[in-house]
Order: sequence, then structure tokens, then C-alpha cells
Amino acid sequence: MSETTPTSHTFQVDLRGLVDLLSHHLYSSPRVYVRELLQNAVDAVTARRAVDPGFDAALADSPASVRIVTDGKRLSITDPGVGLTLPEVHKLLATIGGSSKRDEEIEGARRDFLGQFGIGLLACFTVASVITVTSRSAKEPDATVVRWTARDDGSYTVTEAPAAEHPEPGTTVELVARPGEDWLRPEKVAGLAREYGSLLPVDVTVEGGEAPVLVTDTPPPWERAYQSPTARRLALNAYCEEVMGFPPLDVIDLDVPLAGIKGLAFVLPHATSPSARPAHRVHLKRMLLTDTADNLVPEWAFFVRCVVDTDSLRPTASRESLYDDEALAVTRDAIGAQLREWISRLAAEDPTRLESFLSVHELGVKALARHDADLLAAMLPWLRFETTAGSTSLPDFARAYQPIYLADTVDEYRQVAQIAAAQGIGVVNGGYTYDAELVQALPRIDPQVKVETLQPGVISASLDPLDAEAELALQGFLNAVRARLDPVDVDVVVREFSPVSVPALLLDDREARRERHRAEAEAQADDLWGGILASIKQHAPRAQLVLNHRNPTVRRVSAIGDPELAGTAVESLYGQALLMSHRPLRSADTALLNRSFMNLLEHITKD
Ligand SMILES: Nc1ncnc2c1ncn2[C@@H]1O[C@H](COP(=O)(O)OP(=O)(O)OP(=O)(O)O)[C@@H](O)[C@H]1O
Repeated sequence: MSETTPTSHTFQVDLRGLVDLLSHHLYSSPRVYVRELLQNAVDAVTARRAVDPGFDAALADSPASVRIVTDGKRLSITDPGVGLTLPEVHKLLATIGGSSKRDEEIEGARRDFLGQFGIGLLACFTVASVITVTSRSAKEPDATVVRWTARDDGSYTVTEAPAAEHPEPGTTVELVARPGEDWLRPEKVAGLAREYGSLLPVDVTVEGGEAPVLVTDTPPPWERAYQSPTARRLALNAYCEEVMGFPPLDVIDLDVPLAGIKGLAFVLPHATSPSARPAHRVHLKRMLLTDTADNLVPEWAFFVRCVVDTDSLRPTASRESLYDDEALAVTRDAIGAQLREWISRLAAEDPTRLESFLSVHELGVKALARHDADLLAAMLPWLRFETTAGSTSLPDFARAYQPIYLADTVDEYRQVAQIAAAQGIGVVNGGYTYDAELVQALPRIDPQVKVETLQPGVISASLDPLDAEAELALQGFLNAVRARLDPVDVDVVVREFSPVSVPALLLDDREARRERHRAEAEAQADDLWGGILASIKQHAPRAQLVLNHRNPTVRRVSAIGDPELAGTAVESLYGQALLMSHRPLRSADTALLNRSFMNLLEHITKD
């Protein structure tokens, strides 16, 4: 086999393909071209400061200014930045991925730049067919003015331009709109420049519309000096309405030096689902990176929306979201700590405000308190739970009841609440989100408090058996009515309990319920499935209808001589107990209730 001499080639880049890739897959919309231009202008000003220490002094007190002029077809943006020399134009502008912002020699300043990838300028090709950069470098006193003109077919030219075209150091980038493209309209450009750049530390004006518009407004609202705390609060409320679209319930200052983060967390004025996608506004070195960041605060903090500026978190290449790395995780924790501090401070200093906060966001706070014993201790007096003593705080409840029984589900709680209350047994409904975990955490805060899981035995223990004679006298009645409730898998017993006003109680534990669901599924299943379900049948205890012998109605029912009518009456008592337990009706229950109701009607109306 003959060997051929290897030849060296350079990759060819299909610019159209690349622009297509950027515009359809990297950036969410062509609108980002304004951000890329602003970013380059701001970076150029930052770089100029590094090479020209007298730059700021020459500007006196006013910030550097960046000017955008557009008539809808052509747009130019001029900055007084570091500019570019001829070799730099070849090296940086004509090389995709080439960036001066990674240079070793300006390592110290590198972290000050917004750009880093060397692809930003290409974003302009999503709206323009021609890009012209005219630049005079600030690095040499009499630098020549260079002009680089690039077309979207991938070709470019570099020429020298007359010195008068750029008398001062800096750069002008000019775009020629693609035919039919309206991204360069003055109003649109002003809107985008304001959206991305309102907090930038340079003055940015947009000309071409009815009047020139200054789109920047610095320093950021959280850093401005205000006449009084009230004036500050009002201004921040107005800012929240403007950028977030809601009047905040409260405003919390955020300051995480670790991640160079400063900003504000606004408390939502309405309840929100913990699973709702949060949307925070994140600025990177004062440029808006995204208004839909969802990974900036811990999940439990779903009651705030933040506006922040960071100088050190990393953006993704599209620069539309934050890179989810270790630094962001540490930042999330730090922001979480500041939100916790705010809640503890409110509890100590402003209980009325805390109550109005809780009336909206109690669920979020409960979620948070599960993992934070200090916060739980601080918040416990303010958090409400459903208990057999009504809606109350756990410390108050624990003072009146020992031990505290915890019903695991809403069903269980409803079944026993009435009778437990009458017996002086303290039960908390643990069926609502987070409540069971918080009740169980209680002994950690106060070791005096005992919490026990509610077992059915606790309640049935306070259902007193009848004396033997009375029990015997009811045998005939019980036999008749048990047969009537057999089809719904319910046993009937008679006990004495308080309150007298409750005629019957349906006691049902989870095992019995599961077995009934299985039996119902079996009844509805075809042969194959019916067989399988039957094979897992358990002999779990049945649900029990406990009739209260102290209740006058029950006494009268048990004395009815006609077994048919007694059966109908007990079916009605079952229906009432079932409804009181708030459990869903199975088809057999509905049929039974229907029948007993019709039978009663018939009995009342027959002559
Ligand atoms: N207005 C400007 N003034 C001076 N130099 C500029 C200007 N615009 C672009 N450049 C030079 O061109 C290089 C490439 O710019 P480009 O926007 O493509 O990438 P970048 O800003 O370095 O990085 P990124 O892709 O993250 O934006 C820059 O690194 C910078 O050196």
C-alpha cells in the first residue's frame, strides 16, 4: 500500500449554517442581538479603563455613554471603548470563537467582562445581512481607523477608513437589516435596550424614534439613596409592580457577597403552588440575563420572586440562564438563610405583618419549618392546625392535651374528631400537607410534649360496652340489622359513648378500607382479574357501625318490632355516619342509601 503525504487543511465554516444553529437552537429569539451589542460596548468601555487610567477622569462626573441610532433599516451603536487595532480585527472579529476577554494579560480584568465565548457578534446575523465594525484603538495614540465589513455569506473585507470617521477611540458597529426584518425598528430597539440594559453602569441612548430615549436608570433601585425607609419601600413596591407585575406583600434585601449577589426578594401577594415554576430576574454584571430563572432560590421559598445582580455566577452559552454548578448551589443556600432570617425577624418584631404573610403563605412556611428546628420553634405559635379543639397552634394544644394523638389521614381524623373531642382526647389532623411531619417534630422542640399515632383502639376504648342484660335484650335486633349491612361489608355493634347527640359512628381502619377496595375491584373485574384479586383477599377487620345506646333515637330504633323497618332505620343510620365521615360512597353504599330512603318515605306515606 503506497503512503501519501499528509496534507494540512483548515476547517471551513458554513456561516449560514452556524447562524441558523445560533438563532434556532442557542438563543430563544433574535432579540438577543441587542444584548450582544450592548454587552460588547460595555466590555469595551471596561477594557478601556484597564489600558487608559485617565479615561474616567476625562469624562468628569458623567458615566461613559453608548449611543444607538436606528431608522429601522440600519442600526449603529457607538461606544467610547478600547477599540480594535488592525491585527485585532483579524484575530478577534474574523475568528469565530475568538475573544479578547480570555486574554492572559488582562487576567485581572477578565472577571469584569460580560462576554467570553467569542460568538456574540454572530447573533447580529440573525437580523442583519451585513455587519460593519469601524474602530479606532485606544491602545495607540494615533491608531488608524479600521473597517471590517462582514456578510452573511461568510465573506468579509478589512480596509482602513479616513481618520475623521472615528475621531475618538472607540467602536461603531453598523447593521443592515435583512429584507423584511423589523427587529431594527426604533421603538423595538429602545424596548429591548431598556429590558436588557436598564441597570448598566453606562448611559445608553436610543435615537431614531420621536425623541432620543435614555434607557438606563442606575444605580439599581436596591442601591439608591432614599429620603426615608418609607420612601424606599414605596419606590421598591413601584419597581416590583413595573418589572414583576404585582404589588409585593413585603420586600426583602438580599446580599450574598460570596456570589457577588445583591438584590431584592419580593413576597408574592397571593398564594402559589409549591410546584409552580418560579421566575426570577437575574442580571449578570448589570445586564439582564434572564427573567425566568428557576434555580436561584431553594424550592421551599416558592413565595418570593427575586430581582438580583451577580458578578460571579456563570451564564450558559446562550446567556439566557444560570449554569447550575456548585457556586449556584451555595448561593441558593445563602439566599435561603436570608429568607429564614427575615421570617424569624418578623416573628419577633412584627407579628401583625407575619400573620398577614401566613394567611397567604402558611403552606410554604410549613414546608420550610420541617427542615429547620429554629424556624419551627419561632413559627410554632403562629402556625394553625386542625385539632379536636378547633383551629389552634400546637403549643396551645399541647398545653391542654397530653398526649397529642396524630391522625394520619383526613379520613381518619373526620371519623373520630367528634367523639374524641367529646371524650377529651386531643387529636390533630395530620392529613394536610406537612402537618404530620411538623407534629412529629414537636417533641424535639419541647421534650415535655408526647405525640402518639392515633390507633383505632384509642377511640373504641372510650366506647363503653353495655351491661350484659341490655346486650342480651338487643340480640334479636342486632341479628336482623347485621344481615342488612352485610352486603356493604359492615358490622354493627351497640356501645355507650359521648356525645349523646351522635347516634352512630363509623369506625374504619386502613386495613379494612383496603380490603373493601380490593373486593370492589374484584366485583368489577373480569374472570381472570377477579380470580387474581380473590387470591389476595385478606381477612382484615370489617368496618364497624357503632350505635350509641345513649342516643334516644337509637334506643327507639332498637325497640322497633318489625325487623324490616328496623333494618331500614339502621341503613339510614349507616348512611348518616358514612356522610359524617366524608368518605366517598361506593356503588353498593349508594344503592343501600337509595333503598333505605325510599323505604322510609314509603313507610311515612303509607296509610
Ligand atoms: N464594540 C467593541 N469594541 C471593541 N472590541 C469589540 C467590540 N465588539 C466586539 N469586539 C471584539 O470582538 C471579540 C468578539 O466579540 P463577540 O461578541 O463575538 O464575542 P465576545 O464578546 O468575546 O464573547 P461572547 O460570545 O460571550 O459575547 C470580542 O472579544 C472583542 O475583542
